[in-house]
Amino acid sequence: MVSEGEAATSLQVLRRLDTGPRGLTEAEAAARLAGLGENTPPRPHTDSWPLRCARALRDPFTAVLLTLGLVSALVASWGTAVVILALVAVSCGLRAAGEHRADRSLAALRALVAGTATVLRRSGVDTEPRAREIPVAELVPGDVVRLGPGDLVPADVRLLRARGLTVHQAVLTGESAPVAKAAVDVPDRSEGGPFDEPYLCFQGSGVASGSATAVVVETGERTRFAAAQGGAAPREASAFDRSVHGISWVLVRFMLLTPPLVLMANAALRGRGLETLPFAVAVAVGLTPEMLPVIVTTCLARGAALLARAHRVVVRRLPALHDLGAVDVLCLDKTGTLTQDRPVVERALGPDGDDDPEVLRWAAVGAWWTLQLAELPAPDALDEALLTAAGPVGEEYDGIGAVPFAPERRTATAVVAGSLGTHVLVTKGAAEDVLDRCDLDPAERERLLALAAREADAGLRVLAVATARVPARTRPCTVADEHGLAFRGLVTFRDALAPGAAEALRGLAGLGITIRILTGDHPATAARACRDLGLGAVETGVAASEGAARVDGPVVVARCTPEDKARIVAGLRAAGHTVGFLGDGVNDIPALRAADVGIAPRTAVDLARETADVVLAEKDLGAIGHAVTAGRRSSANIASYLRVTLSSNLGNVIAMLSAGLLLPFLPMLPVQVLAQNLCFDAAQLAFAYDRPGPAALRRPTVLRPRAFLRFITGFGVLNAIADLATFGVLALALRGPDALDDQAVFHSAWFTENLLTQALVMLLLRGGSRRGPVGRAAAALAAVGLLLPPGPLGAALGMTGLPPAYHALLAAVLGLYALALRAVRARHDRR
Ligand SMILES: Nc1ncnc2c1ncn2[C@@H]1O[C@H](COP(=O)(O)OP(=O)(O)OP(=O)(O)O)[C@@H](O)[C@H]1O
Ligand SMILES: [Mg+2]
Repeated sequence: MVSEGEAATSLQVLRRLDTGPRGLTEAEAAARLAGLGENTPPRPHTDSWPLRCARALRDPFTAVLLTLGLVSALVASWGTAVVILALVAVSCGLRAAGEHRADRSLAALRALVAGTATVLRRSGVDTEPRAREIPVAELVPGDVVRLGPGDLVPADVRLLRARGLTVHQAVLTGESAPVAKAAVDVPDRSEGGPFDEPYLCFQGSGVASGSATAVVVETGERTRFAAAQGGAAPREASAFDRSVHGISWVLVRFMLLTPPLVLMANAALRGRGLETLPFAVAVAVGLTPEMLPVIVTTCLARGAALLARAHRVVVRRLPALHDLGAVDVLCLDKTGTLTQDRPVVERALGPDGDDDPEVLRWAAVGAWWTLQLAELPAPDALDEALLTAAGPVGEEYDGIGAVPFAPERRTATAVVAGSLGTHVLVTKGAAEDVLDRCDLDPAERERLLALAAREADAGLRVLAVATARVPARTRPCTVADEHGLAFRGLVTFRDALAPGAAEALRGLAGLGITIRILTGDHPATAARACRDLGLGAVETGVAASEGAARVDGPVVVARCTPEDKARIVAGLRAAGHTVGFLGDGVNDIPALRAADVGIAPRTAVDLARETADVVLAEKDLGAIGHAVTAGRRSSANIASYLRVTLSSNLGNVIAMLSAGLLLPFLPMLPVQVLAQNLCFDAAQLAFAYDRPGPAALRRPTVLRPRAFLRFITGFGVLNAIADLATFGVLALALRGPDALDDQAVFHSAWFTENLLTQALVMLLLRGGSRRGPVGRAAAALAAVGLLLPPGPLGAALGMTGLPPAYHALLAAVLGLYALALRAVRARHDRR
């Protein structure tokens, strides 16, 4: 692990690692790789089965079930205890299996979106080093790597040279703002821990800005990141999960209250003692939606696996799927997301608007020397386009210094040696920002801004170029030197729209999602791109304008810095929206982090991919629509399960408790309550595989705990009334009050009625088609309700066949119940 030793000078560190600033030879690197193993972080602990199961046990319902099982065992009610334990085991097993399946189908795609590192290696001892990209896994201690904006730090490294380097190390320290790092040659030990050392960067952090050359100190399982695994602060739970959690806790309290209440009521009104405890426990178990964790995991895991297979979307954090389903505002970055980010130089024009090749040449000289002096691993897209268009330029000068591009500043500057002891500053960047640094009278400035805006209106990207001749000096060039420049002209670029972007945006709007575009580019370029994307004549604002962070604000917000993007996302969230952010660049990292769901295309920089919750492995924006639908489907299924289970469980419990107090005997034996519960659980697993109706997929899904609890109380009471009415009617219509004398008949009738009403509720409380898995499960449940009591298993459970007249009456009661359910449901939906 990185330790005291690294406080040595960089030369000492290089010597200790038996390497040099020119890197290792391929042969030496291969030998080290064989000896030390691959540079892969240890597999997350969650992969092991026992741990998966242990995690499943942490669920509140499981804990309550276990407590109830323990109580049953204490009063020697072994049957109950065994059934409860079996329930827990089945639920944990199903849940772990679901997660395992999802992991497997995602693993292959994860490898597809894995990162690479730029390393300096030599083919032989005497050959010049060559910078090349290798898989991160092949790095070894002693390798010299280059880091640029958006790169993930591939191992624990010591900086040899750095320029304007800032890194995000939130994964390690939880601190969200990027920290500055520098290559201190003779470090003095600072107060804080190793993460505060400016000359060390750690695996798991990412480069926010600047560039560096560094030597790899530790790889694989010996990195700090590996040591800190599990210690990182988890992301806050999604809104949907929070709602489910809130509802769960209300229920857990109910469940814990049920047994003592039943005991006390029975003791007070019926003079019964502790012998009712098994019944009380069974009733409490009956109230539990114990399959909830299984349904949640199965829905998420299935959704993620299907997305991976059908649309090549990687959901890196399963609960993010629910957030996707709830997203009502999606913010997108323009360049690289809606456009291809493969700009091609269109024209170079002088201040008068005429063609001027000199402008292109100066811009390319600037790009070349920034690239050389900042030791960037790769040029950014605009610089690359300049170098391609201008051909080999730059070498005719001596490079002196460089301030690489940063999105907050929107300029980049290189300094080259001029004639007779002078230096030439070459600054290029966004037109407004470059013009601000030029010596110009206001009228001329306005004219040039208009010239740039005219080019941007045509959908072109525009860079302004300016130079300054200054006396030669030795101190390094800084941002402060970018002033008093002479304006040279503009270079314009064409950047084609991403294929399918227009269609994808239309699809998202059709899903009820508001689209916002947050870009660092010129307002006119952005507005034109939106028009070409079919968004119509959209309102365009700049980040500084008021209302940029409101949902009814301008559709396009241009000239956003990375922080502006994050601020707007945070503002929308604070206003109660669930916000998704789709972006690909370094300037999107803070916003990806600030959003409820961060989404990155496969072509995004490593750091953006690592920050995102969802990665689109295919260059197809349409996949987002599919991902949103998958999220809504998953949430809708969970909500249906909860609605159906809770309202019918609550109804059963109320009916059973009231009947228990009215009757001279228990309305059902504990073992029958549990058997009935097992039947319910098995049937309701169907919700994990359901296809909800189109209505559930048309709008973002939200689950409001209050409204939800009102819903289940309403339908629960209705259910209880149906139960009690059945018995009132039966008792009167069949053999008068005597019918209640035969306990076995009563228990069987109650059992059948419960299973049939549950089946009815499954069909009627859930929107959408009656067919499919839920329809089949409801049919099976009804069949069990009718066939089990007269059979041998029924006899073993203390039940018996029912008189035929009962079935006729039951049919009538069920018909009435169905009508009532429909009526109440319709009223509820209208509200
Ligand atoms: N290499 C560069 N050198 C100089 N200026 C640049 C360079 N790259 C970008 N710029 C200028 O800085 C502006 C902001 O860039 P930034 O990367 O923040 O956003 P963007 O790429 O234009 O758009 P988006 O936010 O949609 O990705 C650009 O519009 C351009 O004018
Ligand atoms: Mg971008």
